[in-house]
Amino acid sequence: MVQMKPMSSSSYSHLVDDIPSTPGKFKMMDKSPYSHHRLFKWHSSLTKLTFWSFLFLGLIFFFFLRSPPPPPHHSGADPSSSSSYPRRHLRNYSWGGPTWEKRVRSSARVRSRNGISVLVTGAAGFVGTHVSAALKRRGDGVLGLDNFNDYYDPSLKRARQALLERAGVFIVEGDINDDALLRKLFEVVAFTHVMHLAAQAGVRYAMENPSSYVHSNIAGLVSILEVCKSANPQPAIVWASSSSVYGLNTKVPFSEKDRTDQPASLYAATKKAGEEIAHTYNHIYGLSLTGLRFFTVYGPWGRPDMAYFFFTRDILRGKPISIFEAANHGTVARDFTYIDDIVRGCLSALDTAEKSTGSGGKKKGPAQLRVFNLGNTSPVPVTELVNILERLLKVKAKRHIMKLPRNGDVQFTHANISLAQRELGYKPTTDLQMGLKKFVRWYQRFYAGGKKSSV
Ligand SMILES: O=C(O)[C@H]1O[C@H](OP(=O)(O)OP(=O)(O)OC[C@H]2O[C@@H](n3ccc(=O)[nH]c3=O)[C@H](O)[C@@H]2O)[C@H](O)[C@@H](O)[C@H]1O
Repeated sequence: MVQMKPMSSSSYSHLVDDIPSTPGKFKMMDKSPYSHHRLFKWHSSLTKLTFWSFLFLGLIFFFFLRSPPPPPHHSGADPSSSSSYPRRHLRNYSWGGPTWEKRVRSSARVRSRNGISVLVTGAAGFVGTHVSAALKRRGDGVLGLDNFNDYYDPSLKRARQALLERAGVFIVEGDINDDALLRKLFEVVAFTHVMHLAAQAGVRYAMENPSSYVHSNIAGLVSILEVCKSANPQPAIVWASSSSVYGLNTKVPFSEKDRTDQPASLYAATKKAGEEIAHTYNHIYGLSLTGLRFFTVYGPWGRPDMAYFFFTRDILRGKPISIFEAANHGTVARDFTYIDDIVRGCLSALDTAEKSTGSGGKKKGPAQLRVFNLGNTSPVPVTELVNILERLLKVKAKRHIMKLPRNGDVQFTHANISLAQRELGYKPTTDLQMGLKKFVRWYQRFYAGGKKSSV
């Protein structure tokens, strides 16, 4: 399949300029279009045109039938051949009715003293599942919301859903862009907090399906904030931003005060836009908003589109893996952060969130607006990640070193977490070696043992 590259207006004008002003032999010289000779020429040209059009259409049809179907989901295939990634299904969801409302209420019911009632969007996602389970464990009310899209293997999302169901968390199937559904949820439950984790993730996939980033990370965020601002009482909102907002920033470690105006991917740009949108809703409506900049989160029940996950799969299958390196053999590194540390950061952000100050869409006073780095503070080269996986899996990787593609990746990330340490008591405790050990143990059990495992 050939992907048409979008053209800038300057490249369009270049093409227009290239069309000759006198189109050669097709130029009409004859002043009388009704002459016999002219009519005959016109007729024979029309026949030729029809013939070539049919041939052309036939060829397109032939190649269409021959082209292989796209893979069922995106799971970390070679990014250079990524034009075959599928477009996501847009589905209709059914919701509502007395039984449904009863489930919603029961799942969101607070069962501990001073507990909170949280709507978790993206609850069948990696971070969403862990956060929902942790909240439920301590007696908070939790209602999940997820659209179960097929960006990556939906059966993994279903397995996470089953896990949460056993823990007493109901996940409503629906889209964050469905305003009527969101309004209904707030009608049924007076949520004190929203943990907004639903998003289109992945930095490289943004080149393949840009609109899904706008749909989920911008329109979806606005739709969540709209319902929150109108709710009475307004909930406090904690949401997932990303380390990718630092983009081409070279000052390390990345601090919340550093510039974030040079995103390297559309994903990063949509997360940065989210931070600005958060500012607006805080300013106008008094919504309490906390953005968390996650640094390459990994661990059990993780995302198959992330490198540590598909490296594990491919090493075990004896397939080559592509390891990126920067110019002049420069090291590519990430501040890999273990899921349990991230969950502690999320819960602490919820617990320290102040109340929103508005009601029914009207601001009553200034409200809290925060942004925190949640990283590990110790970047590890991707080559070292592979060394650790080789030792844990007891299999040598077939390494294929390649130049860092210019499709959204940055060379390194490194979090300064002193603000989160001070305000949230955030202190990561799991290093990459230990975290990958836990991931590999889960992976082997999950994929060998009938997809049952615990968080
Ligand atoms: O912190 C974030 O906010 C983001 O973190 C994550 O992005 P990244 O840090 O790019 O993770 P990931 O793709 O696992 O690549 C890891 C490393 O492997 C390298 N990499 C990758 C692929 C490959 O084939 N080869 C390779 O060397 C690659 O160059 C990189 O150095 C989330 O996916 C994203 O949704 C967002 O949350």
